[in-house]
This record gives sequence, structure tokens and C-alpha cells, in this order.
Amino acid sequence: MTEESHRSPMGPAGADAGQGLWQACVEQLAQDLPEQQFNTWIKPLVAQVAEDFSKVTLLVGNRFKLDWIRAQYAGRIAALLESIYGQSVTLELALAQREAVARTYIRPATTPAATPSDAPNHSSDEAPAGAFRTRLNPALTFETLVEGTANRMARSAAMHVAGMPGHLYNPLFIYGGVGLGKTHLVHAVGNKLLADRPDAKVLYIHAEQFVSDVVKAYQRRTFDEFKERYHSLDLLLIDDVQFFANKDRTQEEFFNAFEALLAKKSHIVMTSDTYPKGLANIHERLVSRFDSGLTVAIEPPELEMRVAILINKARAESTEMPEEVAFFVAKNVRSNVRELEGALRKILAYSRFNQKEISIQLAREALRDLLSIQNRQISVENIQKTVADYYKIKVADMYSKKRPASIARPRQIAMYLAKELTQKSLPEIGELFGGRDHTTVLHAVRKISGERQQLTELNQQLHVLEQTLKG
Ligand SMILES: Nc1ncnc2c1ncn2[C@@H]1O[C@H](COP(=O)(O)OP(=O)(O)OP(=O)(O)O)[C@@H](O)[C@H]1O
Repeated sequence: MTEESHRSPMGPAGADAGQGLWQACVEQLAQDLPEQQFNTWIKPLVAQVAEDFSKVTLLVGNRFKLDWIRAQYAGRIAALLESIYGQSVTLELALAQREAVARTYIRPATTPAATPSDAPNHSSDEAPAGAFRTRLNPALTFETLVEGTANRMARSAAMHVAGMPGHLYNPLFIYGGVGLGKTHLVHAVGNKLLADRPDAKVLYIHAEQFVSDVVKAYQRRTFDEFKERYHSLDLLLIDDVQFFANKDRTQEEFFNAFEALLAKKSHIVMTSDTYPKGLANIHERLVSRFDSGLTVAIEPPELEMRVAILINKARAESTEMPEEVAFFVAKNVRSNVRELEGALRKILAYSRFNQKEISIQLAREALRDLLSIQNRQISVENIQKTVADYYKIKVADMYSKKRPASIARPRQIAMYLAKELTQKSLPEIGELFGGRDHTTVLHAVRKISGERQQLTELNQQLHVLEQTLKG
């Protein structure tokens, strides 16, 4: 739960009684609904109850959830609230927007605007008087984050920090490609710390928003307030620090905040799309500080993890996805979790709309566009060209007999990618690489896939190549 719900702008007595009404409703729902459904849909809800109990506003993490809760649970919740309170209660649903730029509560067009007394003042970016905004999304927790080899180390470091902030791994620097769960993980740290210590001062912020805060402080000459705000935190979660590139004043302010927070043993968790030394146009003194705690990568999820994510996310939507379907989707959607979620949404919508059971055939139809784009794009020739460009060798070297490491290694990488990203057999791949034997291809595939597990840099390079090839 975010602090906002603890400190609603209502009077304390009204707030407590209001939360009591909501709590009673939640307890009843916990008994009535299957545990999974309750945990997914009801538990993360944050309620704001009007002082006279005439209206309850539920804040929901995103529009998809909002639509689902409206369709599946709103009627039941409204009826329960009325039966507990004994008089009519208006139920409203509103979006709790977490996006970096907007950062305000957005009300869907169908929902009448709430009165100022029961909603926080989100017209500006500042917190309402007396309240401290964490900007955490309560739905992004450790419980909803599937664990796998790809994120095990990052996840366990993050859990450690959430359990004992200010001690080991400070700062914690998490990096990886797009849509791999970095944002999810940092929110999980904040949510866990707040669950353990509701009074902790936790702030999640996207680096772009930090830049804009610096600009505002500059324009309004309010650097004292700015410092007071950032330097007093117990936990600062800052997303996508690569956005600091070339922003000198921001980097200076962040450096100051960083030093102040570390000096008072507050914790800092950062994310970025690359490891600290890979960051461009960021001052060396910041880069070396980023690297001074623990730096961990989140890798693209492996097949089994993608399958587990699909099955879990389908369950969260109260749908069972057969394992064979999850394998089919996971084999075809490999780049990141966000894409996996997109594919799942398409399948669920297709199944509901056509009132058909989820099967491989249905998944194939639902993902037709996506699959055809993939098939069209990835050919062995395309892989050879992309890899040659990336490692700055000639495409002809892919077929040549030359053996210096500067050529042999990119060639092995291209063979590995050909096996991974196309349906071609080992002998077919060998043939396309200048008539090589299938055992040569097998050797390359094993070697690169083994090294990929060990060498972060190689893994990053492969990830870039995969993303490029998949467009
Ligand atoms: N291991 C996981 N288990 C469950 N959901 C996951 C997992 N990893 C990522 N997700 C989900 O995938 C989506 C994308 O993740 P997230 O936004 O955290 O990615 P990111 O790495 O921050 O990407 P970007 O760099 O684009 O901001 C989110 O909805 C997140 O909840």
C-alpha cells in the first residue's frame, strides 16, 4: 500500500472509519473469492472513502485492470459495501497512473470527477500538504515477479536491500535491456520496505522526472526545497539513469543527493539499460559511484521462465493457459517480458471474443501478425549481415575458411543465432556458412550458449543482436 492511502487528506477519524468500512469489505471478499483472484485483483486496491461514507473510490494500477475489475467485481463490491454500511454507497474506479511523465491520478472518462475532499490534489506534481508521495505502484511486488535464472541474482540482491536497507549493496545498480522487469523490481523493493516499515520515506522516480525536478528548482530558485525533498529519503529508487546523459546540472544535483543519502545510510537503487562503464556522457565521478556498491544484470528470460511468466500472468487474469500453449508462445516471443504480456493479452482477448478455448491453434491465429513478421524478418542471410556489421567484419568472412579469432568468433555467434532464431537444421546452417559440417555448427552453438551464461558482456551483445534482428 502506498503512503497516500495512509494519509488521505480527510480528517483522521473519518479516514480511520472509512478504511474500516473498506477493510470489512476486503475481509469478506477474501472469504468469498479464490485466493489467487483475491490476491491479484482485490488486495492491491487502494481505497479512498468519503467522510460521510457516501462514496468509495478505488485506485487501480492500470486501465486493463480497471476494466477487468469494473466488469468482474465492481457490482459485487458495491453490493457488499452497501450491505456493510446499511445505506447506499457510490463506488468509483480510478486509475493510479505510474508513468514517469504524467504521474497523476487519471480518471477514466466514464467516471465523474471526485470532490476535492476525497481525492488527493494531483493537479500539480507536488504532494498534498502533509502527505509524502512514494510514486510506487502497489501491484509491482516480489510476489508478482516470476523468478528465473535471468533475474535470480538481481532479485535476491533487491530482496536483501528491501529487508535491510542502508547495509550491503549500496548503491544497487540493476541493468538490462528493455522490458525485462527492472522497473518492476525496483517498485518491489519499495513496496516491501513500506510493508515492513510504513513510515519509511521511499521515493520511486524516473530519471527524466528527476531532470524535470532539477529544471523546476532552477527556474523557481527552490533548490533548498529540492534538496530537503531528496536528501531526506530512506530509499531512493531511480529508473533509467542513462537519461542523465549530457545533463550536467542534473548530474551535479544527483551527485549531491547521492553523497548525502549514502552518508546517512539511506539506500539507493538505480536501473539503466547498460552497466555503469557502458553509460555515455555521464561524468566519471558519477559512473564510479554507480559502480561502487553492487552491479547486477537482468538477462532476457530463458524459455522455462517465459513459460512460467505466461502461465502466471494468465492465472492473474483468472485463465488457465495450457502448458503446451505457453511453450508455443514462449518459443515464438523471446525478446522481453513486455512483448510476452502483449502476446498474452492478444490471446486472451481473441479467446474471449470468439468464445474459444485457448489452444495452440488459437494462439497461432491470435498472434498471426506477430509470427508472420518474425518469419519474414529472420533469415540466416540477415543474421550473417547483421552480425558482420556489428563486429565490423565482411559478410564474405561468414562463408570463408579464415580462422583468426576476430573472424571465427563472430561467425560462431552468427551460427548460434541462426540456430536460435530460425527453424533451420544444423546441416542446413552449415551449408549456408560456406559448406561447413554440422558438427562445426553444433560446436559453435554449444560454445556460445555456454559462454552466454558466464559472460555478461557477450550476453548483452547477443541481446542487442537479437533485438536488432527481431526489429
Ligand atoms: N520476471 C517477471 N515476472 C513477472 N512479470 C514481469 C517479469 N519481468 C518483467 N515483468 C513485467 O513485464 C513488464 C515490463 O517490465 P518493466 O517495465 O519492469 O521492464 P523494464 O526492464 O523496466 O523496461 P524498460 O527499460 O523498457 O523500462 C511489466 O509489466 C512487468 O511487470
